[in-house]
Amino acid sequence: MALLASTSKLASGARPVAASRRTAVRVQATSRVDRYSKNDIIVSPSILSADFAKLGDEVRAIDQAGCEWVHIDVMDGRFVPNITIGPLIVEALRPVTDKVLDCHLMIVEPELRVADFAKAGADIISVHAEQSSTIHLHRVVNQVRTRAAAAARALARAQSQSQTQSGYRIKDLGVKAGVVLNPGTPLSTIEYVLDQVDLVLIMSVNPGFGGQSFIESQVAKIRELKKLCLEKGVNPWIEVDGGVTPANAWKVIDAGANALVAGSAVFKAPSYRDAINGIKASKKPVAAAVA
Ligand SMILES: O=C(CO)[C@H](O)[C@H](O)COP(=O)(O)O
Ligand SMILES: [Co+2]
Repeated sequence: MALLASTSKLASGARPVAASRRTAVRVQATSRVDRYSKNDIIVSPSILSADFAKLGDEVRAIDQAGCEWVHIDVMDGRFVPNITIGPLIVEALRPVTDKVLDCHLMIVEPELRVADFAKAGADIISVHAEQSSTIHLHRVVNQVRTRAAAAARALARAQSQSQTQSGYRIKDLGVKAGVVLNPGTPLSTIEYVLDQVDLVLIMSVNPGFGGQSFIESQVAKIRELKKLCLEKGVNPWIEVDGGVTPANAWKVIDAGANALVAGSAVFKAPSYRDAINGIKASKKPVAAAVA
């Protein structure tokens, strides 16, 4: 870990984007995502349920409460009915946390935005598989992977030329590519990109809003996905998003998921730490003894 962006400008009220442009940022040898083992359970709180009036504080709070990733729901009012976050917010949050910024793009034509999110500091960029989002799924997935490869080459060049000093900026090193399936979209849609992605995100609600109820039928889809990955000899992260709580997380963990998004279950809980730990430790309830 070489250089670290100053966050003091944030506290003094200066614009964080401008501040981070002037300052060298952390240059990493590997992706932030690679710090984590796929044998562990990752919790990625969705900031959609955070208090947007104090977003930086909310992200610091979940970071300190022990989350591994920060889930950022990007909605354009076209692919889904809601409009939320763009790359400027991702860029503003980048100096606030060193945790993985897990960007879920619920937008039309994500291919036009991948570069912006990568530049803003996203660690994972996940795009929807449905054709109402992108016509060229394979192409956009590879667009994300190409950025990662280009950034790795740039880092190698920078290191050989001792350019990792102030002013040299590599933010998109090791961007991981994810693909997302809506509850009604079959697994077969991603069969031919499964060997190209680092992460598959199974939606357990219809996308667009936080606080919805978990759709039980998606547990079987996660189990089927895990089986397909084993058959194909690939091992992407299996992430689940929507209605996940400490009470039901065990179902998706048991089915093979290792990254769990939780919005309302974390941000509406009295203790973020207890909610995150509760999701990780979620267990099937023991059946009550019959007298
Ligand atoms: O992508 C999403 C909605 O489209 C959100 O990530 C998801 O809904 C998380 O919120 P909650 O845990 O409250 O369901
Ligand atoms: Co999401």
